[in-house]
Amino acid sequence: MPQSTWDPFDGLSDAQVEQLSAYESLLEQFNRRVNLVSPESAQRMWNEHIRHSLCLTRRSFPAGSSIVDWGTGGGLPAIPLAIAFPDITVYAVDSVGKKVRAVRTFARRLELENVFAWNGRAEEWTGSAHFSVSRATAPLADLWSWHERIVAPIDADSSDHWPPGLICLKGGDLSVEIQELHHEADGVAVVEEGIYPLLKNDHFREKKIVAVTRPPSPSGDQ
Ligand SMILES: C[S@@+](CC[C@H](N)C(=O)[O-])C[C@H]1O[C@@H](n2cnc3c(N)ncnc32)[C@H](O)[C@@H]1O
Repeated sequence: MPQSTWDPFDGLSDAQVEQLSAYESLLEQFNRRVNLVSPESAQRMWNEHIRHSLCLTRRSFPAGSSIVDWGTGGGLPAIPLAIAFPDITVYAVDSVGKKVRAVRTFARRLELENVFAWNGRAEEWTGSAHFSVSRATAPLADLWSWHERIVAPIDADSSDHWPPGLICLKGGDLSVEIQELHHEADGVAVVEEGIYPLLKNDHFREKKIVAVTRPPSPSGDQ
């Protein structure tokens, strides 16, 4: 297998890797009772779920900012991101109560004070956040409409940071989804980055990071 040029674990401290390892154990343990990830992929939890979620650390979120994870399931990517970025606030939203209860338990056991899990439909969440993230939950047009309803403005002008918007993990051919997004949300910009060229791991051949933003209008109106 060719060498990877980047690995999301490289930038983490030993304590953060230990926390992720404790999260992996909890996910495995709870997955026997609650369907948090598919049983087949549970064997490969570290690579397919945790490393994949950590691909969203390709860039950072500004200290003090907040992100909402739509359809968090067992806390993916919410919990890995909360561990990687202890100075942001992470809201984890899911419509299935037992998954949200599991995420609350994970946050408590991992002593993560920056994770808040909420049970209900994304369309009804009453909070707000600077960024949205998501993995394997809904088409881009839905995710974007959820994001625009709750977004709080932020200045994030450093190229080290994600541009304010929706940053999600997707797989396969996205052309129809992107077309539908443009149809629903005129003027948004979509940037796709393949994960395989970064990680050189076969599991990620079809996987992408997709960033959706709304560039400021030339007149300065939002
Ligand atoms: C395929 S799972 C992915 C879970 C997690 N993001 C992951 O990558 O493992 C999709 C999750 O989205 C949740 N979901 C789907 N539609 C939703 C909605 N409208 N509001 C809240 N949660 C939703 C489901 O309950 C489910 O837990």
